[in-house]
Amino acid sequence: MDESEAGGSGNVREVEEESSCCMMRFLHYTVVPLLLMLTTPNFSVLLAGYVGHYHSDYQQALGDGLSKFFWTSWGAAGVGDWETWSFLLVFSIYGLLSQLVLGGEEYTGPATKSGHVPRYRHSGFRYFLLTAVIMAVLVGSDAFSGWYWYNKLPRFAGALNLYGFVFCIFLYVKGRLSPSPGECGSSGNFIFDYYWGLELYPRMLGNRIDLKMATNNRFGMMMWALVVWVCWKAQVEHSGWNWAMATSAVLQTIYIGKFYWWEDGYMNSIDIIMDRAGYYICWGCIVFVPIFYTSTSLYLTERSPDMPLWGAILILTAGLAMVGLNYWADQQRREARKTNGDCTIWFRKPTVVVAKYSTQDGEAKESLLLASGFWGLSRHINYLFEVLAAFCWELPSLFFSIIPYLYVMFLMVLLLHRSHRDELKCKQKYGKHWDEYCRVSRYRIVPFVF
Ligand SMILES: NC(=O)C1=CN([C@@H]2O[C@H](COP(=O)(O)OP(=O)(O)OC[C@H]3O[C@@H](n4cnc5c(N)ncnc54)[C@H](OP(=O)(O)O)[C@@H]3O)[C@@H](O)[C@H]2O)C=CC1
Ligand SMILES: CC(C)CCC[C@@H](C)[C@H]1CC[C@H]2C3=CC=C4C[C@@H](O)CC[C@]4(C)[C@H]3CC[C@]12C
Repeated sequence: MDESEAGGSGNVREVEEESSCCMMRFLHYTVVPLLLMLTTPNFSVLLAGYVGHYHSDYQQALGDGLSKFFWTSWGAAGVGDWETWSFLLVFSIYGLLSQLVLGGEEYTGPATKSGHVPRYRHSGFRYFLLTAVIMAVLVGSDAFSGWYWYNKLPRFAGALNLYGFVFCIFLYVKGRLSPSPGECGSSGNFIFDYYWGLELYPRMLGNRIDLKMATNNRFGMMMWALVVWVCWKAQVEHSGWNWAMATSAVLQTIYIGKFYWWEDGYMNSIDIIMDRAGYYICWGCIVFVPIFYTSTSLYLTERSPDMPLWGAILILTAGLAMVGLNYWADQQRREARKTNGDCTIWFRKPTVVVAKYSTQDGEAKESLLLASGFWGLSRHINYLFEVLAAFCWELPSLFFSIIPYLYVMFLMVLLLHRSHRDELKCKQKYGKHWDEYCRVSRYRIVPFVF
């Protein structure tokens, strides 16, 4: 009797566990990706409509109700127009060509589980400088109307959405039919595969064009800069010189310049070595970065508050310090690894944890975890400076609207989730060595707080 009861309740528990596990899988692989893929395009189009069509006036935008705002924004976006498509075509080809012709020293990313080592060239900063010069000449000339292009924002959002959608279909088909070397695999669920991607290192033209570098570095990040510069010009044409806009634009430009200077660091980061090429990363960089990451500049174009020069200098100094600290923290960790701990960090020999791990095929390896300097203060200190830098280029908007602060709010959630993912990955990879590092560096992101 007892036995059968125990057996019975055991079965019930097993069935319950299995069905809750099924629910979790369904949520993770289907519901969450679907929700994100339904909401993010709408969000980008509504934001572009709010700014470009309603001129950041919420009374006008929402006066006739949410439904009118929704359909008007989609109507204004459409599928783009011939000017936005021509620009996207030229800009994409320019970005692809930059990987072929700008040269640069070769460097490698980490080996995948199957032993594939991705190779890149140091051409990011050259690409940034070249584009900045071309754009300075173009945007700076009287013939270029920033206001005209700023008013095309809704059309631009429509074209980008279609472009991003088609590009992700292409990535999916390519992953299925002709995967590049490196990791590639399907979860068996089309929705998740489209969202997350199949290939880790998709390449084209006989390995010469890296598609993640094309979407993230050459397209998304540079488009971020272009939108900021066009908005800056449009604002000056519309209401004359303004320190709030200038401060925000200069800080974002320096941040983007830093990204290109550190491009080899980025090619070793989570986006590249863990996240596959799908909707999340590639649609994100094609649509979300140019429209959402630029929301402060979009808002400031018609809503720049007056700001005294001293205010601009103060915010600029704080913002520069945050971008510098973010770079310095990332650099400290790289330096410790490059020199195998034989370097000076904050005037001292660094404290390091020699973290042993084994690869998929059982090979024993080790990595250095820096446990002093910035990395002794918290385990994701770079995220703290990242958030503070973003806050600095948003601060010139003052506090009249939530729109310019949407990015920093999103960033906090993104980085919190990312720190969680990264901690799981490191714990799994290094086991007790990661625990040892956590004992020395006790806080996750904010020293002495969290
Ligand atoms: N604006 C935005 O939207 C975002 C910006 N960023 C920025 O991008 C940059 C890269 O960030 P991200 O890719 O998230 O992560 P990180 O560059 O911080 O990389 C995390 C990896 O670094 C290694 N590592 C962790 N701790 C140590 C240590 N103490 N010493 C040495 N190596 C360590 C581990 O990899 P290993 O396996 O090699 O040990 C870990 O998986 C940051 O500057 C961040 O602020 C990031 C996300 C979003
Ligand atoms: C639901 C999705 C649409 C969300 C898309 C998110 C992506 C757009 C972003 C996810 C991670 C982001 C980045 C990571 C690290 C970076 C380095 C930094 O120095 C510059 C910014 C960035 C490239 C950044 C860009 C957007 C993401 C890929």
